[in-house]
Amino acid sequence: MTAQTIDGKARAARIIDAVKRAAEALRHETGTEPGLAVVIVGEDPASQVYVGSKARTAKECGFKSVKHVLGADTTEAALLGKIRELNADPTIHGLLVQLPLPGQIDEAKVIEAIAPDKDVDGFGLTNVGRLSTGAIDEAFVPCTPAGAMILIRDVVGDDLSGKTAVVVGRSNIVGKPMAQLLLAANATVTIAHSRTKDLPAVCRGADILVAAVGRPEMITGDYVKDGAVVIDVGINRIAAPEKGLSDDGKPKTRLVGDVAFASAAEKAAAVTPVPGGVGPMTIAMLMANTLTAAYRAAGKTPPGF
Ligand SMILES: Nc1nc(=O)c2c([nH]1)NC[C@@H]1CN(c3ccc(C(=O)N[C@@H](CCC(=O)O)C(=O)O)cc3)C=[N+]21
Repeated sequence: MTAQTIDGKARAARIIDAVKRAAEALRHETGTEPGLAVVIVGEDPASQVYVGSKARTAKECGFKSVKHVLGADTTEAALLGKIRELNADPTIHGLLVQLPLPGQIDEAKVIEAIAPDKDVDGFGLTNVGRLSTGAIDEAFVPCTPAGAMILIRDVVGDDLSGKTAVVVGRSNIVGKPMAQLLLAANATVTIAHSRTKDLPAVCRGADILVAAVGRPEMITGDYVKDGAVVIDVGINRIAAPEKGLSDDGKPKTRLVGDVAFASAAEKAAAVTPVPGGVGPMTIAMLMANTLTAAYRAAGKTPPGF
């Protein structure tokens, strides 16, 4: 089988368009302009790129967008102070702190400091609890699994009854919430990870395979059942000497996922590419979550996505 390439970029553009129209409607009806604040600690170049693209997309949606860059040596107390300030700011509806944080700062403490009704990343205990207890409509669902789930629904349908799903990876940001979403859609779900025995065999049982391992191109065709839907959550920047050297004299780089695309595509019915798959959906869902936060703050029922 030669797989369909799932176009996450085009799907994300449609969501962003719908968010933009809903933001206009909200502003027209209530005068509320959705506001997103992104806090970044330190100058990690990859984080800078993501934060820049979040800010750009927020503006495209007609949101107020603010970015707070704090030095790499910022104390935990200073960051918590900034979060309290943004929690209290009525023009900010969505607030996220870019992860990872430098070692002197306790990430769990920072995540818990974000007001649950502004926690558009969905990482705080209130939103994790809502998702895990089936109150999904009230939860902010983490953006990457939420975006991956839309791609899965587009290809497989809304009801995954009778389907098996394997999620490779057990992070709080992707693996666990992804498994909850699949379970809520009635799939039979396995969470596999680095200690799983015979991972390829476990993965070959999956009608829906979600790779979130953080190992470049690890999931080859040997892990894929014929006709499976494969969702690649990995974003890995690897050296690409074939592209020559960049200005600093080091080899140029390219982005690859956790899935070896060509090899997986020989077996799968559909695969997401990297770039252009789940990544753009992550940003689109951040916009959708921020819009939802603004609707709720204005006492309005948010549109669904
Ligand atoms: N609190 C927090 N929330 C996050 O949502 C969060 C975070 N921290 N830390 C870092 C990761 C990473 N992340 C990505 C978002 C979009 C793309 C994306 O759009 N990728 C493009 C390619 C981008 C490129 O070319 O570099 C694509 O896959 O097509 C990738 C990665 C959000 N993250």
